[in-house]
Amino acid sequence: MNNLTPTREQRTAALEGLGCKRKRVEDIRFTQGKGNYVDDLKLPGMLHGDFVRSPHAHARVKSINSEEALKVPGVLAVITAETLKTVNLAWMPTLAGDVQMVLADGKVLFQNQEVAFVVATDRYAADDGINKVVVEYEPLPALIDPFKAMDKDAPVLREDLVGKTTGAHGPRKHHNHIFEWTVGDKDLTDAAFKKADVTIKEMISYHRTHPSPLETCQCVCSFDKIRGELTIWGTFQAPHVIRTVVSLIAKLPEQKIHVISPDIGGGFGNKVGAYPGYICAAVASIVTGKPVKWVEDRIENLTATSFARDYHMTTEIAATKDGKVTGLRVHVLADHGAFDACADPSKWPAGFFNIVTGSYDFPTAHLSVDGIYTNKAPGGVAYRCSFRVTEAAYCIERGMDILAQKLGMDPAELRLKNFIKAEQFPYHSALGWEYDSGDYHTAMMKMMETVKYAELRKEQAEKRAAFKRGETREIMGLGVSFFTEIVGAGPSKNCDILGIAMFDSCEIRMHPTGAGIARMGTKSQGQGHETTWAQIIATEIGIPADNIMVEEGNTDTAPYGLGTYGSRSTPVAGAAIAMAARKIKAKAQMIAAYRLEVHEDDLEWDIDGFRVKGLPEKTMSMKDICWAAYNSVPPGMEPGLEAVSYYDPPNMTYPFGAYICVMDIDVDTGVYKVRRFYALDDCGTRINPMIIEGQVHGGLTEAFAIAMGQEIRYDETGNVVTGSFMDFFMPTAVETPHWETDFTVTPSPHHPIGAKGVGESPNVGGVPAFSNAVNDAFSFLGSTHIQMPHDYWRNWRAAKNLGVFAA
Ligand code: PCD
Ligand SMILES: [Cu+]
Repeated sequence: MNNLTPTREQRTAALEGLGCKRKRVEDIRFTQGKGNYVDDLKLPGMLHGDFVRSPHAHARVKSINSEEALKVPGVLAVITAETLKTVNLAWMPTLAGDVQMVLADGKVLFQNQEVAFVVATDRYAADDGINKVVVEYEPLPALIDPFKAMDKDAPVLREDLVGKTTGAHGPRKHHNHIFEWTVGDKDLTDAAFKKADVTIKEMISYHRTHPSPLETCQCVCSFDKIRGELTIWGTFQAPHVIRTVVSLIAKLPEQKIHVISPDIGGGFGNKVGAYPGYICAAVASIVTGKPVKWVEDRIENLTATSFARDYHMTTEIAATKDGKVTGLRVHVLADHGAFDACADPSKWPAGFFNIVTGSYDFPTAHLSVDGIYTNKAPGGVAYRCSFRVTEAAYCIERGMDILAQKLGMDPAELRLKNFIKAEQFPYHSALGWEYDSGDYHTAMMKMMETVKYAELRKEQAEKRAAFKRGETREIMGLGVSFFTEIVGAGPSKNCDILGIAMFDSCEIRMHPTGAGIARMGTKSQGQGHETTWAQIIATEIGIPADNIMVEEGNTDTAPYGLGTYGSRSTPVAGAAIAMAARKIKAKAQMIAAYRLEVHEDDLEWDIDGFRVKGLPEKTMSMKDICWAAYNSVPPGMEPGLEAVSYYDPPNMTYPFGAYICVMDIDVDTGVYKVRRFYALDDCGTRINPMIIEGQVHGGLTEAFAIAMGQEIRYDETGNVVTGSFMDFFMPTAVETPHWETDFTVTPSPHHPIGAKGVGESPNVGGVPAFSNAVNDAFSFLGSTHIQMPHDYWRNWRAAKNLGVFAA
């Protein structure tokens, strides 16, 4: 071999395929300010719409007077529920099977609810118009405390539902009740509790928060009257679903709707749902015949489009005296706000919360969830967790720590004792899931050895003794968290959105010169799909990733897919990509056999092409096969080289991880310091380790934000008191701790390349690690559970309540 012939290693490296830390191709435009976001779009004659919003959390709308607003220079129209009724769009269906007002119809049910839509020649005129719209309200008592929602005398929020005793998910028990969802074996679980040596019971709340992506929700709608076509550019995580929903509710033929998601500045679940702004901009464009832009501001984003969490979880664990868990019982009070607009697969009113048995071998469990209405914003979204998984992980990981405390056992040791063992996979959980693969002990041991867990516990014991002797005012906490995620929604047998199965898709088209374009039903919001999807194709078909262009987000060109959220892109679309590539490869093999004049079975794959078995010099590269596909295919074969795959996954994937947070808290000020944070993730086969690391950094930062301060809080009259970044904790580089990342690799047995999702994992595992660290720090003073978020003030108050300031 001369030195001009590349080695096998060089040929492999040239592909930048699976496992390569390939630089993100999208960053070339992002880092130079050349991204193309919705707000960059400026169409000729484009108008701007903005909302009149309710200052009240609950009020009757007596009248809306637009007369003065219409006199404001530039204001062209004021749309109200009455206008929308003429086109039957005053209310819209939600993903959760409820209905939601697009604009206030008779009453308002949460602060900043959309009341009227002012359309003007520019944003300033629209805002001036808003100030001139006169709305007469008659305030009603607001229902804010979820625990009072089902009181006998609780105010009736949803007058449209009066007398309806069943909802989308079964019977309703009360006028503010949405659904009750139960899973598991109640009798067996009750019996386990009766027999238990030790039980714990704690009300664990996961407070309301918000994903607040850098770019808020927005769209531009343009209706072409002549063609009868509607084009919508928007910040959609699921563009195809938006097209179908618009077609169904606006009664426009689906082929005449073009939905385009351009570059998106972060989604985090916020951009899954359908919001009144989209409907109003579309209607305004149809009415005016001009393109209409709607862009949320920060306060609107935080207070009106969606929320996350707000789960109040009464958690009970039964165990033997030596620490073997024997039963889990959880009741959740789920505060869904004014309309049930939670973004979950349709059959799952509380998402996949039944993953709450976590990483532990619970012989039996029982779960019940009551969903309720309150005077708060609707639209429960995942916020970096697949459908209520972060709530479930927080519930069980806090629960295990509380149990360890009661048993006087080390929390890590309790976990090791109860883990599902490697040989138990595929594992059937007591609440109905089939975990595909895992090796929890190995991951946990690696974490404990890397951070020298035993030494940390020793140091903590010494510090506690010193604290008790009055020698220090600092306490130390070790927050252990071991999570199991469930991502990849999902198998058509249990996942659909409004009846559409949750498959995903990929289409690959190879061009004659050995380059190609690939399109998917997913949509990157920053995750780096343009980079990673090409890596999968590179390894599968031996074409350098640089020669594959990845395009997502245009419903006219991309095959139908259910979009990007719930870390489903890698498990579902990632599989479709590999399958489409394999179809390309199969055709390529026939072409190569024909050209090399051998039988197909005499060929074997070798990095970037086929070679004849036993004759290594007789080869045909994939690049050459691409050319041949356009001029000399075997007789009877169609020319060209393209393939499409729609992939219905046989199961979810179950990533997992072992995290630990080491924290020091000054009891006199409540100020905490994250001394160390170590995160080991197992997401099966790793496509791009650098992107994974970035995903983990981002997810941990969001977990840190949520656990340590971020909150959407209402006062008793229903005012949002954390409605801007002045009050809503958004960590910057200054507050964010240093992250140490690590991994193990346990491939998914059913995924074509063995990959599981990872984007959400750090949030799911991170929140309990932080909260357990705070709780662990205070536990020796006699507390069992302190509610999140753990900001300085709450830490100080916890210290005070535990009597450390007693003179
Ligand atoms: N094994 C593996 C896995 C994964 N990967 C990578 O990583 C990423 C991610 O992935 P996933 O996990 O599959 O996911 P997706 O689906 O793609 O995405 C989603 C997610 O993602 C995350 N991340 C992120 N990033 C950014 N930058 N931005 C954003 O926004 C975001 N978001 C967030 C969220 S929230 Mo939800 O929506 O709540 O449900 S869900 C979510 C991509 O790129 C991929 O490729 C790799 O490499 N490997
Ligand atoms: Cu979630």
